[in-house]
Amino acid sequence: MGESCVNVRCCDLSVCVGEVTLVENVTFECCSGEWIVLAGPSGAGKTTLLRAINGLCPPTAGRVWALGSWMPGRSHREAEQVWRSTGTVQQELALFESLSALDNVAAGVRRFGVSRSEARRSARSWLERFELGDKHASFPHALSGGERQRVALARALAPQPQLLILDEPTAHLDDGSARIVLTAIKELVHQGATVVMSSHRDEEVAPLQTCRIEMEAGRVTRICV
Ligand SMILES: Nc1ncnc2c1ncn2[C@@H]1O[C@H](COP(=O)(O)OP(=O)(O)OP(=O)(O)O)[C@@H](O)[C@H]1O
Repeated sequence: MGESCVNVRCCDLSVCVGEVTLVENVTFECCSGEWIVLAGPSGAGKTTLLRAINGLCPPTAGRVWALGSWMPGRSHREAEQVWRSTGTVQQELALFESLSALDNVAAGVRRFGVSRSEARRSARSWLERFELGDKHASFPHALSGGERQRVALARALAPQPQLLILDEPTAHLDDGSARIVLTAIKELVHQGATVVMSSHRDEEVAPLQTCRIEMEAGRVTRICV
């Protein structure tokens, strides 16, 4: 694969907090159009690895490349460039509590330099797609866990980013909603997006992933392509 299509690369990446090693010597890379699934038991280091790729958790050793720049060493401008081209869903979902569902999703689209009216139009159509057509005006505190997760996913996917970093994106969803979300992610992968996500939904995700990275106690134990 040519260097230019590599969107994420981890080289001997380790993350420690004090004396505790959360992720140890992880090496892999993924290109445009690839869907990487991180699997492993609770505490294996999946969230930490996703946060390191996202630039939220600095490497203690080794380095991580995302969308054209390395960590450590990323300039403020490069960090902004990565942020602008990455859609993220964290386990905490982190919605804007003072914005409606529609405005949460529109805010995600606006980040990519789209006009306000176009962002709201796009947000409306993603909420419909995720079966939240009747929740446009609802605020996060009035949404169920599964609804909040679908709003967070709509916010991440709507701008059709080059890179998606998703931590347990279907954790709160029933099977039907999970299918809808996974189909939407699949379409973005077919359009050339790179997806790195953690998931415990092995059965549904296995036919979609291009690579599965199994982790245990902070280390990669197996890579299945
Ligand atoms: N800030 C921190 N300080 C110390 N230890 C931490 C910190 N954050 C996470 N850990 C520990 O690091 C390990 C990896 O955590 P991480 O959240 O990356 O695992 P995970 O595979 O995502 O788990 P889960 O599937 O439950 O989300 C766990 O043992 C966790 O307790």
